[in-house]
Amino acid sequence: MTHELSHIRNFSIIAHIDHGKSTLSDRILELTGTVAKRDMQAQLLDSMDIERERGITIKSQAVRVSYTADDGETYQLNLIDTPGHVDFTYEVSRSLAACDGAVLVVDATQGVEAQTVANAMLAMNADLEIIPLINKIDLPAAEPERVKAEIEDGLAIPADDAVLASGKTGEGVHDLLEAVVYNIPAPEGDGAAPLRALIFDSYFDAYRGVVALIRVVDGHIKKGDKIRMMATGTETLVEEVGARHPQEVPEEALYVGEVGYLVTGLKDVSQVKVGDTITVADGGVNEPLPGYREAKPMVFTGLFPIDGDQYEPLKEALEKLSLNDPALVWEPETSHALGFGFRVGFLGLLHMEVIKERLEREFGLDLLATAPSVEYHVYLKGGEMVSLHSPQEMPDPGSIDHVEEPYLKAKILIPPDYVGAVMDLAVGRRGNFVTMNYLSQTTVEMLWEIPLSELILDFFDKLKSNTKGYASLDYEMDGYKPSQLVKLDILLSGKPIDALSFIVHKDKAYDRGRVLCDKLKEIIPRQMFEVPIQAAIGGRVLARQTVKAKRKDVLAKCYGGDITRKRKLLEKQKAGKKRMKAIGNVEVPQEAFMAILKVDE
Ligand SMILES: Nc1nc2c(ncn2[C@@H]2O[C@H](COP(=O)(O)OP(=O)(O)OP(=O)(O)O)[C@@H](O)[C@H]2O)c(=O)[nH]1
Repeated sequence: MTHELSHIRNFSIIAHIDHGKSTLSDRILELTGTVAKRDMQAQLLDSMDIERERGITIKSQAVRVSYTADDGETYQLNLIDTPGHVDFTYEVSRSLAACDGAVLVVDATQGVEAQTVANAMLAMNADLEIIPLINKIDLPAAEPERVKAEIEDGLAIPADDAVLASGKTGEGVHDLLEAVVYNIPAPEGDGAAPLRALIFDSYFDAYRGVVALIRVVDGHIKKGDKIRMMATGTETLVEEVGARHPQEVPEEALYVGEVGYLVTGLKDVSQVKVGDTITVADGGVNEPLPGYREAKPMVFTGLFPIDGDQYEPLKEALEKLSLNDPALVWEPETSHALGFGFRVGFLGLLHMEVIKERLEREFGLDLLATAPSVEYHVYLKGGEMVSLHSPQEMPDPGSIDHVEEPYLKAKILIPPDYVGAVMDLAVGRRGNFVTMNYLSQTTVEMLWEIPLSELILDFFDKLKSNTKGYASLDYEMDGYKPSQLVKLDILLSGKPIDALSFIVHKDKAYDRGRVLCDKLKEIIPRQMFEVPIQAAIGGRVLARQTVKAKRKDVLAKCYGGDITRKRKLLEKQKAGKKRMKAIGNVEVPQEAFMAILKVDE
């Protein structure tokens, strides 16, 4: 295969969900003979089960295909698939930084939709050449001309020459590859300069150690080279380099402009970080590539085994998962209510859900998760600062001088019609408005400073639903700012339940306390006795509700008659219990701990 810069194209395919990105990627592999038709398993590129089920991509992928164009020349095309969720904005930005162009897929029957807009914005921000492609033209309802107009009017992307294609029949896929070769610029770089390569993904492989996906920006990298990761200072020998087709094929070297994988043999994925620059250990460069950022956990939650015997297995499972995930951090945590567990840090709520789901599915654990929180900085009267990952650790109010919380700079892109809706939402979440610009007639950019604690609630979901899905959100950390924060305690039957306490802004404490008491009243099932629920700050009760006592036995209505029915009922009860935890003498279901996230009703 060619290694000449002028014959390499690095690109990504972006689309609204279900517009046919995976099917089209599969057709490209087939048409270029990368994967024989009979080996084609639908949607080869999304590998993890959870990713497939949820239709999201968490890890990047990079597949190399060889394409002989109509000009008779053979080109190396690297197709880079990017993660698709706001929790992974940083990973997305690094994957796009490895590309020079993007194919924007739009369904010919649906037209431009919310994620089409959001993804096109990301690609434009990354300075990528965009090739519009109108897909599913085999369908009778296809309206390519209308969709072209939408792309031009809505996105300001010229669409006269948009590729017309069908991932289903394969029509137009050849045109697409020609457009990739002619419209996407070849990578730039200096092959004779010392090595600089961008890491855009990394993961741990049990047999080979940490593997990275990289784009070589200058120089080249080969087996046996002694390399250095510039941000972490880690040095190691290259064990193997190569490209995915999509199975891994070793290559002698990865040359300037190329994308491929690198086997490091390192045991710890936190030594090979996304966004870091690789250079050679001797005579390497001093300037890393721009854009590196530490992947810092933003959201913390307590994970507790429902059955105390699963503490050790949970610990082992976390050890295994964090081998592959530098953003996943954890430490032991003890709760009066829930016993022994762990405080675990994540990139965001989706990351949290995915990890929890993997712990349950792959490791067979039954877990209870407490409400997510952020890292607070508590300054004590003596001047000392304490980092707080859990509301339980909040020191006595008398000893606190002030508390600071993390803020984000959030960039929200929306069509002008939704400015008011975003204003309402962001102000309601304690956002400070910074500026607003019209990027085009159809796109407004709003900048906000918002406390991270407000964003990890359901901000992203609300933003999407309040803008019919059109908003795109990008954010970065903006440091810590002082805030009037208090710890709100929840008491069941008069006893404070540590695992239900949370930290909230003083002005919101009353409302959130009241809403939460109402929610808990719905969620906590009736017990044999009455359960008062109270929300309090210090000793002061702000809100109160009561779960009434249960009136009759569930079996009473069976009249002792039908034994199978009785057994079924008992089994149903048992299954319902699975996610319950007895706290004191009250059975509390999992939903109770997440009720804090739903703040608006
Ligand atoms: N008729 C027709 N159907 C298509 C075409 N391309 C994809 N589909 C169908 O559209 C649906 C979505 O296709 P996918 O390739 O999974 O779409 P995707 O954009 O990768 O979806 P996500 O990964 O979930 O975002 C599937 O049911 C495909 O079979 C096409 O060209 N014509």
